Amino acid sequence: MHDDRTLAAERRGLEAEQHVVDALYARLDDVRDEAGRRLAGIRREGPSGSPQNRSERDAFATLYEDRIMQLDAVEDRLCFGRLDMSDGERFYVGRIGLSDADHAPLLTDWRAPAAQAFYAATAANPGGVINRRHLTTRGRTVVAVEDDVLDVERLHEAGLDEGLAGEGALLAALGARRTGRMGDIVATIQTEQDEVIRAPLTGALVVQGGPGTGKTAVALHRAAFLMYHHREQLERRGVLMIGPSRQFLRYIDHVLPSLGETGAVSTTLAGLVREATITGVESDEVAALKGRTEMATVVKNAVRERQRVPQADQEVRIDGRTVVIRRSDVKEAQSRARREGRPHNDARAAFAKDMISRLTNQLMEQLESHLDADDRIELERDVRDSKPIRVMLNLCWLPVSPAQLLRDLFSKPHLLDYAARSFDQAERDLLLRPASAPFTEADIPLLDEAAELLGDMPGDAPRAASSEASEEELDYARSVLDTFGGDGMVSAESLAARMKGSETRMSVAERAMRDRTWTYGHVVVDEAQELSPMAWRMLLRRCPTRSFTIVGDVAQVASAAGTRWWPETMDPLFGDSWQMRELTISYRIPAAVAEVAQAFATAARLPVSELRAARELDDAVATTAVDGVDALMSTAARVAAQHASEMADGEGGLVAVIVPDTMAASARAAVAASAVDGADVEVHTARETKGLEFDVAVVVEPAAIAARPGDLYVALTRPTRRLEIVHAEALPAGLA
Ligand SMILES: Nc1ncnc2c1ncn2[C@@H]1O[C@H](COP(=O)(O)OP(=O)(O)OP(=O)(O)O)[C@@H](O)[C@H]1O
Repeated sequence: MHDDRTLAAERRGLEAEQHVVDALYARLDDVRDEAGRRLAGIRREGPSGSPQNRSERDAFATLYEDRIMQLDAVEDRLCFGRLDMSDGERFYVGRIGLSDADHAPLLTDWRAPAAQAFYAATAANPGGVINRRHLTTRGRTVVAVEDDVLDVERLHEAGLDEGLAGEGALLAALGARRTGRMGDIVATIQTEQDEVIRAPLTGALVVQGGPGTGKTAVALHRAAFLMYHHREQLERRGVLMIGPSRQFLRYIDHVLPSLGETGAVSTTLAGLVREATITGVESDEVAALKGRTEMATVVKNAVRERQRVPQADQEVRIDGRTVVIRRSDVKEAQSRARREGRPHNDARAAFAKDMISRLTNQLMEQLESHLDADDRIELERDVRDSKPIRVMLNLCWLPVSPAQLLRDLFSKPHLLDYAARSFDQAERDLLLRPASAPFTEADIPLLDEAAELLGDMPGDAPRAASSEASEEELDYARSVLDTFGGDGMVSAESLAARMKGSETRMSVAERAMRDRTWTYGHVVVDEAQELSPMAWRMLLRRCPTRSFTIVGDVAQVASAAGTRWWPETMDPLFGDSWQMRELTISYRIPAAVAEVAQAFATAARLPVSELRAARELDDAVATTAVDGVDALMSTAARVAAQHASEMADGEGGLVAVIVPDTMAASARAAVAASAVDGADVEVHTARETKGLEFDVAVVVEPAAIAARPGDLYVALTRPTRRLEIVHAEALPAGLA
């Protein structure tokens, strides 16, 4: 109950916070203006001066541009918390750290050790905090404050108990309408999540949790946390974030910038493989087979098959003389070339050189003994230019692209018999497909494995030069900083990296994406239960230090080659250096939805985790049975349109119709037919909704989606407010 006095006190509290927030934004503006002025100054100087001067200026310009981008990205909800400590200290927590012109701290970065208490303190374990205050801002205006008192007596003693407020920052955040883009949770990170976010960088951390427990959110916040605490290391090597689909990446793409980080590479597995256009689909059986680790040997054998020895010695005429391409010479030259350990396409040059030398020797032996070095060079050139010899050398060591290697492997039975000899005939028959067949998801790790063994094709663009600055370059960058001053915005490492040639002036993200052999400082994998053992090999290659954050839910697995039990996948990859944490509270789904989803998952024997919902909502689940398939889509579309139009009249929100794969087209038609102006309804197959969320999810014909139980579990757990089930067939066990 509020009386007038407490209302007035609350208003004063709000006003006081508004002053603080105004000062913070003023400082943000100053810092941004200063960076803008410096950038303008550099640009005014134009492209004059020595190449070295220009290079320095370019490097500074990019760094100021990055800094301005970072400052722009933290504008929304710059400050969201305040901590009152028992020693009388008070500080504000926000997206980035800010200090005043005299370096006195104004705002503490949420990732700094001092801010941890904001997330970790509890009444039982206050850690020196007497009150934690959440600030809600809209634009630059403070619209609400909410106090979380951890030590009432101390608070009273300190005279801070006037104007306390409490609305439930978490519940307010959870109740917000969905926009189709993920928001950050930096203001309301919960203790079990905070422990994951701040776990050490080394080794692999697996985070298992049911739907909506914040795995994606936590993974992104952890990436931002690690980049802040291990800036030097991770700025140079970058952080790789792997998501399940482009749509998912769009959904999360502004979370990291809003947390003050712009340096991560977000992509899908397919995005890591240059040549892959994935349009094909294949059966679960084939996908499972292609995901097996033994496929690495199959690809290796296929590459080895390109190093052939002719059936018999071959004679070739050069300028009226005969040389013999001997099987024994070919074998020896191949062994030597292989011993160098270079990829197939690169090693071809060593093989060819060796063979040309052997054939030149044969010519020398046939000619007079007084021939000198110059004559030898000429003879060598004759051998190299001989067309029949070139053809023979190519046949013995054929350069090949990863895509061509796989096309041949899967379309030529004799090749499969040779390369996949450890598989049985039925398995090899499964792998066989026409040479013109498009690539599939399961081909991606195989293409990458092939690229690793083959290397670049002759004539490929050279790789990006090493990004690591040498000590000398670092020293130079430090001296440049000493002379010109970097205002703390620029580190010597990043300046040195940027001053290396034009190629390396690109951001780490750009350089990493251009270079297939780039190794990252840390890799974050979302929906990690979907990855096959071959896909894991692909990621491990990209992070030899094996520093991984792996988030997923084995109960949601859809891929036949995915993980159903973490130790089975992780032990072979990480040995003792992985650990698992569990998240157990769902911040997305209301309690009634969680109950329905868990009942289904248990009946379908999915390996579900413990799951409690953070919120109870009335009327969160509704089921509509219809007569016959014809009525199915029209009913689903009508139910969806009704919700969409109600929401369009209110605060807005997202409605999705989630259907079995075979019904996507008819669902789109039905939704278009019953569309209401200004009220959008999305149509997705269950698989497409992985990782996404909507205010209302209309799940159509669960029995058909449940052909893959993990898919239905995903579909049922997408809504933040209401689950509508529309069905003609009998409901699957657990839902009935
Ligand atoms: N501490 C929190 N405060 C506010 N919102 C949160 C918190 N944790 C999670 N959420 C919200 O809960 C929703 C679900 O989070 P997220 O998508 O990260 O879950 P998930 O575990 O990855 O789910 P799924 O397994 O279904 O992909 C998101 O809207 C997220 O912003």
